[in-house]
Amino acid sequence: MDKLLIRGGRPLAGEVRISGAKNAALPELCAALLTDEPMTLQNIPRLQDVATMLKLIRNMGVTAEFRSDNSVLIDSKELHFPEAPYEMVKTMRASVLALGPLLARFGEATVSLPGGCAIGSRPVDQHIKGLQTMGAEIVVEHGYMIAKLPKGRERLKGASITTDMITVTGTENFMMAASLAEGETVLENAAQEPEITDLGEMLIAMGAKIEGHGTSRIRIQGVDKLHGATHRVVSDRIEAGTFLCAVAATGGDVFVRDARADHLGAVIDLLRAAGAEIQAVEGGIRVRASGRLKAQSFRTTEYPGFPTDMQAQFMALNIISEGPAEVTETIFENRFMHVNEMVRLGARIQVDGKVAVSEGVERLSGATVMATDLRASASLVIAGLVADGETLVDRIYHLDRGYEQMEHKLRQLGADIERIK
Ligand SMILES: CC(=O)N[C@H]1[C@@H](OP(=O)(O)OP(=O)(O)OC[C@H]2O[C@@H](n3ccc(=O)[nH]c3=O)[C@H](O)[C@@H]2O)O[C@H](CO)[C@@H](O)[C@@H]1O
Ligand SMILES: C=C(OP(=O)(O)O)C(=O)O
Repeated sequence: MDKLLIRGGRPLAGEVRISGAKNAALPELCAALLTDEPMTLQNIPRLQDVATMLKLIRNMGVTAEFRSDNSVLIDSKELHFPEAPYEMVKTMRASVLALGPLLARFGEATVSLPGGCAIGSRPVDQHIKGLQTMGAEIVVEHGYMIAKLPKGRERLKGASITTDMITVTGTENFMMAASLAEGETVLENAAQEPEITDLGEMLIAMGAKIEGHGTSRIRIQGVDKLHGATHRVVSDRIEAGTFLCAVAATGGDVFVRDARADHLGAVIDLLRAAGAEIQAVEGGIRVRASGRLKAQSFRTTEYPGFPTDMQAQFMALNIISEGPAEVTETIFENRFMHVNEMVRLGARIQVDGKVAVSEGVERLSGATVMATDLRASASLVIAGLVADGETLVDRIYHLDRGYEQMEHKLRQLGADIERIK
């Protein structure tokens, strides 16, 4: 199992380029299944999750060519197996995104239930309920969601869907399904993340009729057929935010190319309040920091609030900043797995339910720590970059799910970090 060995204490300087967003690329690879014409997706990050998604759609009979320029050419004309087997779904929850497109185009889909993961139980009841409202018959048997259209029906039907909570992949499944449904679909309480907007733009380029993506109310007029198109995946705001926090923690001066300040409002506000200098400049964000920053309290909420996917990385900054901070995680019930590992590095943190209270310390001391999930891994890398001595981050297969060449990018900025096989 690969590990990362970090010798902390170096400030970061120079330039780093942000990759395409994992959380846009995954739904968009699924959206390509909505047409029998060739699709080109550009700026696809080389991540383990993308490899898993490509394996999943190839297994359905789709041709997908990953080119050296990070574009993927997809041809799903010959798709003959509209299924997502457990073996592939178990390592990546986002496989549930195959459900909406398969059902909409083929009138049937069999997708394994994803199950929970380290950060929470993560049910998909809203996905099922919403698609049922659109006329699908869905049974859950032997761990699979088996979905089809009733006899005599050829298409899903437009519907008004209001989910019990805001769900990102749920909203994406409904947008994709509704694009090929008969009539109008209105999604209330829709997620507003930039990845939703990006998916909406891709679907529109394919001929879908969508309004309001990026707001809490999305209207979709179904069309008979979608066509091939080329779409560039939006840059990854969570990867960008991770580098901003890393620089704020280590000190230094970095130009984060392709980072979108307009997608990082809540994170940037908090970094500025902590004392980091953040400038939106042409083509990216410049971040500068020196000395000890001030710890910041925050709560995670849906976009445009502070993202749960940045909670662990900001906590890594808090634990070495001055003063106390209270972090409230409102999206997932078990997303503090990094806390105990940070404590092993010398952090002072106490967790009580949804709230983690830290008191900043002046130094962390390197140790072996275990990554438990994707963003926890990133937070431990940040902590390792500031800790005295050597930090060994174990189980970085979690990190590889969602960060493209993180250690290369950090090394380019002057970090002392290496992958140990
Ligand atoms: C591939 C992808 O884009 N993943 C992101 C997506 O995950 P994902 O789309 O899985 O997260 P959701 O927005 O659906 O989850 C929000 C909350 O709703 C609950 N819920 C959701 C659906 C459902 O049917 N029933 C239910 O109870 C979840 O357990 C969670 O507590 O949004 C999360 C919240 O911003 C991010 O952390 C993930 O990185
Ligand atoms: C939780 C995440 O991803 P996923 O929904 O794919 O597990 C994440 O990107 O932080």
